[in-house]
Amino acid sequence: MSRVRIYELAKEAGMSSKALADKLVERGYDIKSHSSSVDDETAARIRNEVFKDSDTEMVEKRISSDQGSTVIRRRSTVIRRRPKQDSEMEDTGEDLSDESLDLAEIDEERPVQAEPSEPVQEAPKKEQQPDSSRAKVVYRPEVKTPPQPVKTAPAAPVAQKVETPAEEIAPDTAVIEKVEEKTADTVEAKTAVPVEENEPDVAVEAEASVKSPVKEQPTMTTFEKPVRSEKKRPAKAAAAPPARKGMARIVGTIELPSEQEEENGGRGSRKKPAAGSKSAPPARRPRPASSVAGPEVVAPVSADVAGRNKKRGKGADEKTFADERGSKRPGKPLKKGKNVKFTHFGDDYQRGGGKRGKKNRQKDRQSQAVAEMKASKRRIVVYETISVAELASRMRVKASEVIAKLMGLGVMATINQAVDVDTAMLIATDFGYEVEQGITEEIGIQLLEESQEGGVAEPRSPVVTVMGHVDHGKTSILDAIRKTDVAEGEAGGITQHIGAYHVRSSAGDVTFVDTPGHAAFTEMRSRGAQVTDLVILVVAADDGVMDQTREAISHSQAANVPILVAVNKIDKANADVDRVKRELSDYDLIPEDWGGQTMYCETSAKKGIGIDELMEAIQLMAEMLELKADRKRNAKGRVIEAQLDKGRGPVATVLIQEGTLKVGDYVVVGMHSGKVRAMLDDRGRNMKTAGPSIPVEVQGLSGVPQAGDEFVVVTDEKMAKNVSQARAMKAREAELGASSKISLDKLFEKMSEGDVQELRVIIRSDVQGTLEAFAKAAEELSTKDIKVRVLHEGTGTITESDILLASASEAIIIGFNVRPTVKVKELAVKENVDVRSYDVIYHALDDIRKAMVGMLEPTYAEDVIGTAEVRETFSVPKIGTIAGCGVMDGKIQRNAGVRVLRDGVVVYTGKISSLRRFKDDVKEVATGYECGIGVENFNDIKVGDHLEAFVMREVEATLE
Ligand SMILES: Nc1nc2c(ncn2[C@@H]2O[C@H](COP(=O)(O)OP(=O)(O)OP(=O)(O)O)[C@@H](O)[C@H]2O)c(=O)[nH]1
Repeated sequence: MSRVRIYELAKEAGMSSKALADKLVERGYDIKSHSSSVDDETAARIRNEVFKDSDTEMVEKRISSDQGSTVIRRRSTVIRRRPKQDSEMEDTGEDLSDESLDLAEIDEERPVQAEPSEPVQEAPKKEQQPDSSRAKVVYRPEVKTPPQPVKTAPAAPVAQKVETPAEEIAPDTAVIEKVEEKTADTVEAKTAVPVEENEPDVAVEAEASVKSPVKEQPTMTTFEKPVRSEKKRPAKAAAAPPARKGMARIVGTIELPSEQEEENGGRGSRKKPAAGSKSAPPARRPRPASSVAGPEVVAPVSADVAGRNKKRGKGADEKTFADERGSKRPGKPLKKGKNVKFTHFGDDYQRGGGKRGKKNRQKDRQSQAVAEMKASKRRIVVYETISVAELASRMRVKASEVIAKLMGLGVMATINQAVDVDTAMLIATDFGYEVEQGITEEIGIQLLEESQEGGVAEPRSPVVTVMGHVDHGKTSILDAIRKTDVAEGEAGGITQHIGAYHVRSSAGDVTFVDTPGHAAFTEMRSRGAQVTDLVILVVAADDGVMDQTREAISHSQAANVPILVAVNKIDKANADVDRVKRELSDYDLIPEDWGGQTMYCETSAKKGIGIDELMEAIQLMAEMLELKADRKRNAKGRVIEAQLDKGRGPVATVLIQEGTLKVGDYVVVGMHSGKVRAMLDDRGRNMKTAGPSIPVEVQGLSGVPQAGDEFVVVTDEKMAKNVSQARAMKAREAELGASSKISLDKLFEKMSEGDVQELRVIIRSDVQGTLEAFAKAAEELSTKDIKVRVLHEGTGTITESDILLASASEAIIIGFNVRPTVKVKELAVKENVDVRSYDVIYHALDDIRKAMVGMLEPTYAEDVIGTAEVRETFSVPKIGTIAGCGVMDGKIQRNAGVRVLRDGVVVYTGKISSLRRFKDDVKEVATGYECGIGVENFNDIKVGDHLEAFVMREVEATLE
C-alpha cells in the first residue's frame, strides 16, 4: 500500500501542511506531524471527510425586518469552519440559520432572517496576498467575547461590532469593515468594501456573516458588545436556541464583485446568485442629495474611523457614519423640513415630536438599513465644510477644475480654502456627484434644539448689567435696588454671590448680572454669548463721563445692547445732570427729553432717590424689547461664572435663557457635560426647577466651564458626553490651527468671502490729538464694500479690556506709540487679536487702504524677541547712558532693534548699540540674566523703563 504525505494532501487542499496536520489531529487522525504520511486509504478518507468539511461557502444573507421588507446583504464570504465546530454543528443540527439566530440574540431587538449559506468551492486557507487585478480581501476577524455570555452561557454567540483596522491590511488590499448599528432593529453587520484604497468612493456594501467559536483568538476584526443590549441579554439569551460554545471566527476571502456585477445585483458568473439578490429593493439606488427627507443614508465607515470612534467611547460606537473616504466625523445626513427624522446616539427624534416609540424606531432602522445599502460611489458626505482640495480629490478631478467652477459661481477660493455644504453641493452636481451633509454632534444638538422650537413664548424678566466708571455708584445702586426686593428677608436674606441675582420688585422682576468689570461682558461675548438685555450706565452727576464710562459705552454699543443711563449722586451739591447729558450725547446717547431715544434716570443711591423710577424704566425698556421665552422646552442658558468648589466640585452659575432646568437633567456645558445634581438660587436655597431669566448655581458638571459657555439640556448622558467630547476635540484642533479672527492681512480675503463688511478698529495712542485725527481719517476710508468703524479709542497703553473687546467684536487694534505689556500681548495671541503698532498715522492709514484693496504686501514683519527691565542706569563718558537691565522674557540680541517703553508708551525706537555682561561684549543675553544695554543715540533711559528688542523678518505677501 503506498503512502501519501501530508504536505501533498495539504497542497491538494490549498492549505499549509501544518494547518492540515493540526486539523487532522483534531479530527482524531493518527498524525504525528505535518511531515508524516498516511496510507492511501486514510488519504482517501481525509479527502472525503476533511476536505469536504473544510468547504468554502458563499453566504448570501437576507436580513429582513419584521415588517417584511427585505434587505439583501450580498456577501461573498468564504468561511472556513473548524472541524470541531463542524462536528458540533452536526451534532446539534445547527446550520447557518442558527448563526443568524445567534446574531439576532446578540442584539435582541433586531429580528433577523438569514438564508443558509451555500457552500462553494475553493477555500484558500492562507491569507491571500492582494491581487491587483481582482479585488480580494483577506481578513480575519478579531473576536472579543463579551465576558458575560462566555462566563454564564459559554455557548451563547455574540456578534457585536466588526472593525478592520486599516493598518493591518496591505495597502492595495480592499478594506473590509463591519459596522454594526447597535441600536438598529435589524442585525447589521455591514461590510464596506472599497475596491481600492485609492478609489475610496467606489465602495460596495457587503455583509459577512459572523461565525466563529468564542475560543478563537482575536485577530483583526473586533466584535464588541453594544452597551444597550448588555442588560437585556440574559432574558433574550434564555429564549434563544441552544447556543454553541462561542462565536464563529471568520477566516476567509471576500471576493469583490466587479462594478458591473454590483450594479446588476449579481455576484459574478462563478458564484451562484444568491436567493433574493434579484429582489434587492429599489431603495438601493442612490438618492439625490436634495431628497434628504427620506430615510437616512449612511456611508460606509472606514476602519480607522471605526477605530477612532471606538476610542471615543461606547456611545460613539453606536452610530458610525462616514464618507467613503473615511471622514473623521460620525454623523448622518441633515434633514430639512417638517417631520424630519433623525437619529442621534441611539435615540430617534422627530422635529416637533421629541422621542418616539419603539415601533417607529424599528421602521426607521429598517428603512435606514435599506438606505445604507445605497451608499453610492458618487456620493460625498460633507460635515460642515470641505476644502477645495479634498472635494476635488473625492470627485477625482483636478483642484483647478473645482476652482474654475467656483469662479463660475463667483466664489474666489484657493485650494486650501473650505467651502460650505451648499457650495460643495453645487460644485459636486456639476461633476455628477451628490453631496450629503453628515450630522456632527453639533448638528445633532441643533436638530434637538429645532425639535424644541415652536413652543409658546411667554414674557420673561429682563437681564441687566450695571456698568460705569469706578466710584460712580454701581454697587450703591445695586444695593438700593436690593432694598426694594420684596423677597429680601426670606431665608434670612443671606445673598450668595453667584454672579447674578434676581430681584422681585413691585415694578417687576429683574435679573442683575453682577460680574466684576467689563471682562465678563466681553469674555461672554467672545464666546458668542449675549446674556444682557440692557445696560444701566451709571454716571456720577458730579464727575461726568470718564474713561470707563466711555469704555462701557463702547462695549454696550459693540454688543448692540441698549443703554439706560442712571445719572447718580444727584444729591451732591456740585451735581450737574445737564452736563452729563451733554457729554453722553456725543456718544449717541441723546436723552428723550432732548429728542433722543435714550432713557435717563436721575438717582441718588445714597438717599434712595429715583430707584423706583429706575426699576420702572427698566420694565418699560423690557416691554419695548419684548423679551420672551418658552418655559416649557428643554432648558438652555449661559454660564455667568464657574469655579471649582472644594466640597462640591465644579459649580457654575447659569442664567437660564429658555425652558426650565430641572434637577436630574443631562446637560452639555461648553466642553463639559454632566447631570444636574443640585441647583441653588442666589440665596443659597435648593431649587428643583428654574425657568427663563433665573440664575442658578448648578452642581454635577464634569469640569469647570468658562463664562459665556452655552448650557443646554440634552436627552441623555451619552449624548451629553459625546457632544462635550466632540467639542473638546474641536477646541484642541482650533487651538492648534488657531488663526487670527480678523487681521489686516486677511481683510481682503475675508471681504471677498463676504465675511467682512465692516473693519472695526480700536485705537490707542499716546496723545489725544492722534486719536481724533486717525479716527476721522480712518472712517473716511470707508467704501461701499467696507465700512471702517472706530469701535473704541483711548489714550495710554493697550489694555486687556481692549483685547477682549476686539476679540468679542472681531476688531483689530491699532496703537500709536503705545505698546501692550507682555501680559496683554499674551492675551492678544490667545484671543487671536491683530495688534498693530505704528508711529505715524499715515502708515496706519496706508496699511488699511492697501488691505482693503487686497494690496497689503508687508515685506517685513517685526518679531519681538525679548524684553528687559531697566533696574539701574550708568552714565559712561563718551558713550552715554547704559541701562543695567534684567531680561524678563525672550532674549536680547546685540544687533536687534530696540524700543524704549515707559508705562507702556513708546518713548524711543532705535538700535541696541552695546550689549554687555559684566565687562564682556556679548551677542545675546537670555531670560533671567542681567546685562548692560546701550541704546544708539538715546540717553534718556530711566529706571523702570522697559526695553523691547525686536528683529525684522522678511515675509512673503500673505494674500493669495
Ligand atoms: N453722595 C452720594 N454718594 C454716593 C452715591 N452713590 C454712591 N455714593 C458713594 O460713592 C462711593 C462709591 O460708590 P460705589 O457704589 O462703591 O461705586 P462703584 O461704582 O460701585 O465703585 P467700584 O465698585 O469701585 O467701581 C461710595 O462712597 C458711595 O457711598 C449717591 O447717590 N450720592
